Amino acid sequence: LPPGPNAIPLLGNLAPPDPFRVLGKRWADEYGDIMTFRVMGVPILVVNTRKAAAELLEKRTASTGGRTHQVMCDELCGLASDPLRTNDLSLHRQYRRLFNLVLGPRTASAAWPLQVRETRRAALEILESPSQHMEHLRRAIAAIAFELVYGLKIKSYSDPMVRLANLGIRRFETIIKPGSWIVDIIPQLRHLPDWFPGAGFLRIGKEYKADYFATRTLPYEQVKRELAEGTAKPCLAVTLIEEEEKEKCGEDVIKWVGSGVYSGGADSSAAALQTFLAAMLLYPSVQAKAQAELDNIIGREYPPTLEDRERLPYCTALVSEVLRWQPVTPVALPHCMLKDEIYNGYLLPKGTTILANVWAMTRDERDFPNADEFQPERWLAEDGKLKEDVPGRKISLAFGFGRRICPGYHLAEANIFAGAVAILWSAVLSKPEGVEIEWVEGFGPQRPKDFKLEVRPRWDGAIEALRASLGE
Ligand code: HEM
Repeated sequence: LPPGPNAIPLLGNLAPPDPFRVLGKRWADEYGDIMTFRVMGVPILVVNTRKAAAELLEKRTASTGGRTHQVMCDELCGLASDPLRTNDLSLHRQYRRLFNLVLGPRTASAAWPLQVRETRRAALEILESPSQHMEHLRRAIAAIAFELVYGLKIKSYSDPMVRLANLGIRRFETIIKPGSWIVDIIPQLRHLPDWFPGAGFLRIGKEYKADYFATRTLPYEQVKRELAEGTAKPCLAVTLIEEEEKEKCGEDVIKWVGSGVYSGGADSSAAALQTFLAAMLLYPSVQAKAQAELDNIIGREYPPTLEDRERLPYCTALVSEVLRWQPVTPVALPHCMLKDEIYNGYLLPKGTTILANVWAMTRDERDFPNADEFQPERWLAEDGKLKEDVPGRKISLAFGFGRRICPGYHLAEANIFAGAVAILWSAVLSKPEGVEIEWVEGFGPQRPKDFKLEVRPRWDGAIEALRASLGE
């Protein structure tokens, strides 16, 4: 394995590096393409550069496209068959086919009207009660996901189905963290009886497993009931159920794909929109340029739609920059070597966990000069059109690599674009004196900590125009 920063050769670091944003870049500068660090003595391969990611994670995806098996998460909490976790290659292929069927380049646009409606509503809510801007964005993303997948209209973020799904996401961050569960280090402990002193992880696993089951089953069963009664609305679950009838892929597969849209896409999309707000506060001149583009191209009568994206290169570049500047998942999701590979003279053994250092890739000055700065211009040519050759232009580095690349990236980019332009079109955002933007570090999505913002309508009548566009 390649060298790395192992202070104590045998035990190594006790936990993943935290804060990663400082260390991740330093590591890439010091060790180059690939390196190793250790958690509880277990080696983890870190892929630091885009070149190494292209070679290892993209070209050799058959060897590097696994997920590291974790007893707590996969066995005790029952997530081994989750699209994000599975190592069953034929099951994974089925998931990817179904995701592509409903959220691929030709189908994801069916969600645009819903995405536009809910993000406009969020813009309105932010204008009306700016102190809850984080919750408004999360509500919008939850409403999009639940209506898109199950045809369910979510009115509030405290809806019981949303709460259960959110609980699952919070718990996932804890059960996936390497080195946190003794049973991941000594797998035989899973055979202990659950009353055994110190075996609390067994009881936790049982409870989490039941809740995960309910999260993917309850809304699915509701759609099935509605289908039987003839009242089901068009939604991804209905399309997937029809596909199931043809292809016989099994109901469980459909349930996992359905729940994967929220579990994979909710926190991440909301985090990216929160990052967008933070960027607008920190870079008022970018905000003004985007608003000038909206005034020139769209005008003030109707807010923009997702069909307008092609006519709005500056706003499109702004979305690419949001994903690059503060990638939501700075180490993507850990991959696992499924076969031995030789790379640059090193033997990378089967079973090794791989972290893609997306953070360092997005900070690589060779690709992104002044990388710490939020500059949508880096995505634009002199004539104001989008450049095609900036790394991550087609698919952002923030969406990961190889056969594990995020299957929801069309939906995600549309969420961010729709949210960004609805807010920019209607509101002027500013940073109150003394407010600092700080970032949540850790194993979940990277996002700004809650912050205060000031907001006012861009012109008299902006609120009414937004309302009218919602038919209210
Ligand atoms: C800004 C929003 C999003 C970001 C930054 C993001 C990022 C990622 C990343 C980095 C991965 C792991 C890729 C890898 O292992 O190399 C991933 C996987 C995944 N994402 Fe997303 N994602 C977002 C939104 C979504 C949405 C909207 C969905 C809805 C379908 C989704 C569903 C998934 C699923 C199911 C996986 C697991 C894929 C697999 O293991 O094969 N994500 N995402």
